[in-house]
Parts: sequence; C-alpha cells; structure tokens
Amino acid sequence: MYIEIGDRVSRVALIGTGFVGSSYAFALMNQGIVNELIMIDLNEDKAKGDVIDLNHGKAFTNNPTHIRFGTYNDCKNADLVVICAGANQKPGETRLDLVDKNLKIFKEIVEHVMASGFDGIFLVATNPVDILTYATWRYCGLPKERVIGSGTILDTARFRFSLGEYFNIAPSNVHAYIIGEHGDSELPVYSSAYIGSLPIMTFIERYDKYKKEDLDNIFINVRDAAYQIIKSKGATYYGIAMGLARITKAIFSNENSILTVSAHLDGQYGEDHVYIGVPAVLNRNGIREIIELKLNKDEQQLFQNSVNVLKSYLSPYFHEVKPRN
Ligand SMILES: NC(=O)C1=CN([C@@H]2O[C@H](COP(=O)(O)OP(=O)(O)OC[C@H]3O[C@@H](n4cnc5c(N)ncnc54)[C@H](O)[C@@H]3O)[C@@H](O)[C@H]2O)C=CC1
Ligand SMILES: CC(=O)C(=O)O
Repeated sequence: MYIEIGDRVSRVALIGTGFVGSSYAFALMNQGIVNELIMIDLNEDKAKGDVIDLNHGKAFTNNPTHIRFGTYNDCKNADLVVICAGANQKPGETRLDLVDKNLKIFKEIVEHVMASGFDGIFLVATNPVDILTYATWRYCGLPKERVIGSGTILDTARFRFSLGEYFNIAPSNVHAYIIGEHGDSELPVYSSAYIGSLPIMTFIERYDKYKKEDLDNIFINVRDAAYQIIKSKGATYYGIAMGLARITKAIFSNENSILTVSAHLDGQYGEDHVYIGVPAVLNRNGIREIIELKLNKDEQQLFQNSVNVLKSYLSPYFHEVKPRN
C-alpha cells in the first residue's frame, strides 16, 4: 500500500549502488520523496546488503519509501531510472578520462532497461555525465525531455555554498549558476548572479572588502572541488546524492523548479547536438524548457569552448556531432 506523493505513485529504479548510488538511496529514504526504490547493481550482494541496511533505518522515519532489491525487469514499471553505475575517477584522472570505459557499460545498461519495456524518465549521474547523458538519449530512443543528466547541479550548489560563506549570506539567497560541462571547462555566470535581488557585481563595486579576484578564486575552488575531495577520501558522493534527490523531488512533485541539469540543446544558446549543464525547468514530464541566460561576450566564449570540448569527445562515437573549428 502506497501513500501517493504528488499526483501519483513514484517508483525509482537505481542502477549502480556504489558510493553515489547508495548515498542517493539514503537521501531518498531520509527525505521520503518516493514510494518505491528498487536497487540494481552488477554486484548483486552489494545491492542486497544496501537494501537490508537501509530498511533497518525505516523504524526511524515515518516516510512511505519501500526499498527492495531488483533486476532490469523491474525497470518496466519504474517512473524514473537513475544511473550511477560505472567507474569513478582515480586521483589525477579527469571525468573525461572515463569516457571509453563508461560508454561501454552504458550501452549495455540502457539496452537492458529498454528491453524491460521502460517508458519513463532517465536521470544520469555517471561521469563524464554530459557525454553519458547524450549516449543514454541516443541508445534509448526516448524524447530528449525525458533524458536528464545531473549536469552542473553539484557545481552550482558548491558555488552557492562558497559565495554564501564569502558574503555571509545563506546559500538559499545566493542566485548564481555554474553552466557548461560538468568538468574542467565549466564556467560561472557572474553577469546574472545575485545576492538576494542585488547583482553580485554591485557588491564588488560598492564595498572595498569584496574583490573580483576573490570571486575568481572561489570559482577555481568550485571547479576543482572534486579533485580535492578525491585526493582526500577517494570519491565524492554526499553532494551529488543530495543533488540527485533534489532533481527527483522536482520531478515527482511536479515542481516546475529551475535546476542546472544536463539538457539537450536544440538551438538554445546557438548550439545543438549536445547535452550540457544549463538552467532548465523540471516537472513530472522531465525537462519542460531550457532557460537561456543572457551571457556576456566572455561568458559566451567560455560556453562555446565548453560545448566544443564535449563535442570533441562525442564525435568519435556519434558521427552526427561535429565540433566547430
Ligand atoms: N555527476 C556528478 O556530479 C558526480 C558523478 N559521479 C560519478 O558517479 C559514478 C559512480 O561513482 P561511485 O559511486 O563513486 O563509484 P563506485 O565504484 O562506488 O560505484 C559504481 C557501482 O557501479 C556498479 N557497476 C559497474 N558496472 C555496472 C554495470 N554494468 N551494471 C550495473 N552496475 C554496475 C559497480 O558494481 C558499483 O557498485 C562515477 O562515474 C563518478 O565519477 C560521482 C560524483 C559526482
Ligand atoms: C566526481 C564529481 O564529478 C564531482 O564531485 O563533481
């Protein structure tokens, strides 16, 4: 028996219950966002162990989340398939270095999911996330609105947290985006960054204690945060797990919330044939629309560079993708 959340039952199939997948499951369990969570992994023992462990926490919550072990056949009735399976970065590796390994895994995973009769929404977290989201879209044949990558949701959260610390303002009152590749070519959009309703650049102009070079250093630390965390403890997972839970909530609660996810560009920002991190409106149908920020000249150039980086990694595998010279 399910208590309905939003306007209908919400069922998630999670593929990959490693650091990221199991942390996402923990976040879902704590937040009570979904009715049913089915955990699937190549390593069945790991998935089964997580199910038992998470269910032992059930007595501490009042939420309706039913968690169980499953197989690809269970994707048939899922509303959302979340993929966190695949290799993660070793110290010194970039996300793009994982492309070959994880593309192979994805072809197999997406084919298994589609063979079940799945007809819902895909959410991809595995890196390089923009490339793998494009691949998922190509392999599954579902409409682009129903294939979403976590994109720069985590980078944007890191940015808002760090700007909040710098200005001593709650991160929820910092309105600023990181867009582009979830990776080394991403960019901050200062031209439409606000603290409350005041442009961030006004703080820099108005108060001597705030400096543009401090903002630049904040961005560099955000961009390189994953390298620092991986060097310290081998992997990053809590931040992205909460980001995935946030996307899940926006979908199942039919929120029409704006989040920076990896979305397919079809002329927006003057680009196409690419999945990349941009602000987009999310609801029960997936991506309702992409928000086109008004970028200044420098930001436009950085964004185009990021698109080109992604296209140069996509084009050997997907011949319709052509990087600009
Ligand atoms: N998008 C983002 O912001 C972030 C993405 N990531 C990415 O998430 C991915 C997962 O990272 P971790 O959880 O740390 O790795 P992990 O090694 O802890 O877990 C990966 C899981 O995938 C499973 N797996 C591998 N091949 C599979 C297959 N064919 N079918 C089903 N399951 C399979 C493994 O058994 C393992 O349980 C990595 O690519 C990592 O880079 C990590 C942090 C943030
Ligand atoms: C690993 C990764 O993509 C991140 O923490 O940003």
